[in-house]
Amino acid sequence: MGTISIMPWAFAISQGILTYLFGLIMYRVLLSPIAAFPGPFLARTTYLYEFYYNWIKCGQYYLKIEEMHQRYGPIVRVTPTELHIRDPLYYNQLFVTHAVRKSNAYSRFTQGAGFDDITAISISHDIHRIVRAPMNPFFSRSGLRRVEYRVVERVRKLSLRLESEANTGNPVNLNDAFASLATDVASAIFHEEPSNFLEDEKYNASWWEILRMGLTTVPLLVELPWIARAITTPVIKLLTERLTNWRIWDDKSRRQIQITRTRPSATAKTRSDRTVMDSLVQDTQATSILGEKGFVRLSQLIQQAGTHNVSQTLAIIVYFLLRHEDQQEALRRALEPLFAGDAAQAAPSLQQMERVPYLTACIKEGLRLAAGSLNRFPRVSPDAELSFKDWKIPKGTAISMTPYWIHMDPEVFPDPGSFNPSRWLCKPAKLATMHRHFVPFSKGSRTCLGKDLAYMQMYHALAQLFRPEMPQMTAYDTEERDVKPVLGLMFSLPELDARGLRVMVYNKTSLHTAKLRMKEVRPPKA
Ligand code: HEM
Repeated sequence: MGTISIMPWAFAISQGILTYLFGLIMYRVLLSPIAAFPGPFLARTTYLYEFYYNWIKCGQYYLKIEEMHQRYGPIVRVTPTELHIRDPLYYNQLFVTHAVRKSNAYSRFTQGAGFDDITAISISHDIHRIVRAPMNPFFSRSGLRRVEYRVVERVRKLSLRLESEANTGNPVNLNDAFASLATDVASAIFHEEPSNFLEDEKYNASWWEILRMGLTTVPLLVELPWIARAITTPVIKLLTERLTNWRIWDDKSRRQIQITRTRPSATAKTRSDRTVMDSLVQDTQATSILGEKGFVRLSQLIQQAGTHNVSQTLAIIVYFLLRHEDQQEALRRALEPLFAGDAAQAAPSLQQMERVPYLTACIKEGLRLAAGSLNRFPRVSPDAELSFKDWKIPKGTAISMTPYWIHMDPEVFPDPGSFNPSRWLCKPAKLATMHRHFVPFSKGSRTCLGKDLAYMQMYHALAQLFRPEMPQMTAYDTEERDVKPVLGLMFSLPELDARGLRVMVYNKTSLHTAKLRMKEVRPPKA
């Protein structure tokens, strides 16, 4: 009897769901403001298409999108609400500054990931501008010069640790070491009591693993229906609160806010140990928008944004330099004058290092290979319609582009998958073209806040690791697949079973013998 009485209800509910789905599909195909744009039926009608490639197949939607472009042309509808453009020359028209037009972020990209409310600092152009303004001077080149010593101290700590590893026979995971460096640097500009990840025996290996695995769940959270998200979000919140490193960072930020608040604002501006929190907390507009809770989460976001990219880029550069002795030697020779005579033990300044063309070339080549995000970056123009070729794109539409394909253009970067720093030592006209196709930090009003800090860390780290007196390294049981990103998630990652760049450190005298003995080192792939 019970079954019979439920039947009409079940029938009515399923009819209702089917009618809703039919209506939704019809709307997306025929009535949506972007209905006329080309793309596969599934991509135009459901987000599950992206979900399949990004979650089930783990970060592979960027490859599918490329296939779509081969079939449908340079503009493709990749989800019901998003267009993707494949035309490097359009990059500067999409990623623009405040002076050109407003650019909102696209909330779908991080919804459910725990940073929804402060996606890319803020979804809204106007709020983003207010919150970013007090931080800009701190992260500018001149602002960073005042805190360069904090970067130098941390890089020195790393190089001393590596020196102490010489001839011990213990491999060091440089991905983990660089991630620890980047976190300590970020903490040193946020906290007067900064973190000391570089002292951890294993460079916090398990912590980085947790974060990497966390990245793979983002597509699931983004796609989950709201009921499922309502269940998982508190669980994730609970987990992150239990994650010690996460909590320690948040506690440090909270303490720093209290310290900064009780300090007279006049002294805050001139202190030598000034932190980013001083800039934020003293700003009344930013304070009224974010408040203490928002500042803590923002500092967490900035730390996460900085750590992964710096570590991955440095690891790629070092990996290829260790694989190509000629390039490694070229770098060492280029660095020699910086460390000659009295300067042997000193750290050169950023300006001195920027004048070493081969060092700059190595960094750019690493950024091109490692930081050309495989995932797309979206922008939403809230007020103005945009044009692309003959197309008119309605205001409010999410439009994305993928840096990876711009960095991999063989017309601009011949043999684009290879690490070739010398390609950057070319004639000015060619260099200008390459720079137009070089977008590791994105552009416009939402360009990377930490770009100059990232360069500062990379210059100092590479100069120290390849200075003449530094013990030398050899790659240990590491292949290209251990370091090279192939998964286009929120950040790009190598395969999930990649082990990172492991190195052995040797004093110069024992290096030659060690190289002969290093049977376990696999040859580079052709
Ligand atoms: C090699 C290193 C780095 C690379 C390749 C990189 C890349 C990027 C890119 C491409 C974006 C823009 C995303 C978009 O267009 O939506 C971005 C944003 C951002 N990055 Fe970086 N980044 C690096 C290092 C850092 C560091 C060291 C920090 C700070 C400690 C940092 C903080 C940020 C922040 C806060 C944003 C959001 C900016 C905004 O929305 O206004 N990044 N980064």
